[in-house]
Amino acid sequence: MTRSCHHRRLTLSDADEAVGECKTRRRQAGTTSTVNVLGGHHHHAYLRPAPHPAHRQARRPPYRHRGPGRPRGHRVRVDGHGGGARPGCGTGEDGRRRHRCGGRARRQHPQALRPRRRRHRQPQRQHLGPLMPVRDEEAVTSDVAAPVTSDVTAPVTSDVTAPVASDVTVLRADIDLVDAEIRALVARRGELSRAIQRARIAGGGRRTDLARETRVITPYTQSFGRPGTAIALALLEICRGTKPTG
Ligand SMILES: O=C(O)C(=O)C[C@]1(C(=O)O)C=C[C@@H](O)C=C1
Repeated sequence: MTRSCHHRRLTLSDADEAVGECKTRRRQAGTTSTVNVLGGHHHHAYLRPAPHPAHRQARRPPYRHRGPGRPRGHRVRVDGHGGGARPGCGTGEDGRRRHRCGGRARRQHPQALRPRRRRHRQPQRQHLGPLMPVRDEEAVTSDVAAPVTSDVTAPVTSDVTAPVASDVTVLRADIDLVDAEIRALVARRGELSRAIQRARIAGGGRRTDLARETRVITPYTQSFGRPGTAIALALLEICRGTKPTG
């Protein structure tokens, strides 16, 4: 059956007629319809089954119409979330409606390149109080000792063994001595290694001995793991060159 409202002819079945009338006509009649008329204007109304009342509440947040008078298609939520017309929405100079809230109209908008607002806020860093001050020994990046400061505001920690800056200076001096000894030992080792290589070559043998190298590497690996293996390989390279064979 075909019914007409003051704007458009709506073709409805007899069964739908009672609930599918034009939105304006329903309002005028003061009746309650179970038909959803969507689109903001009944020119574009269509029919679909009414949601369960409980779902209706969840699906439809509280809206109020922006501005006085009859709504023009843009609604804002009274709870302040979402919705609402952007600047530029409305009727243009050519009389055509401009909707710049999203979709195609958004892409046509000069500000369309601006990324949409994130739907979910990024988790913010919890306020954990002021950052811990960097300890003096961590701040020192050169061999020049940092000036000793007494930060009375530094929090007292349970790390009672943490050395003070003056201790660090002394300990680093010791490390420098150890490193020098290591370098001297490596140099000494190289001399011994090259002597062996020369003797082996002089005796008609090969310069290197891979089985021996394995036995050299193993204790380093056992002591220090993968870095120990790397140390041994570095030592061998220093002592016999980059070629493990020859
Ligand atoms: O022990 C040897 O036979 C060496 O020649 C010394 C050494 C080493 O530097 O440890 C060097 C080369 C060999 O391939 C194996 C080990």
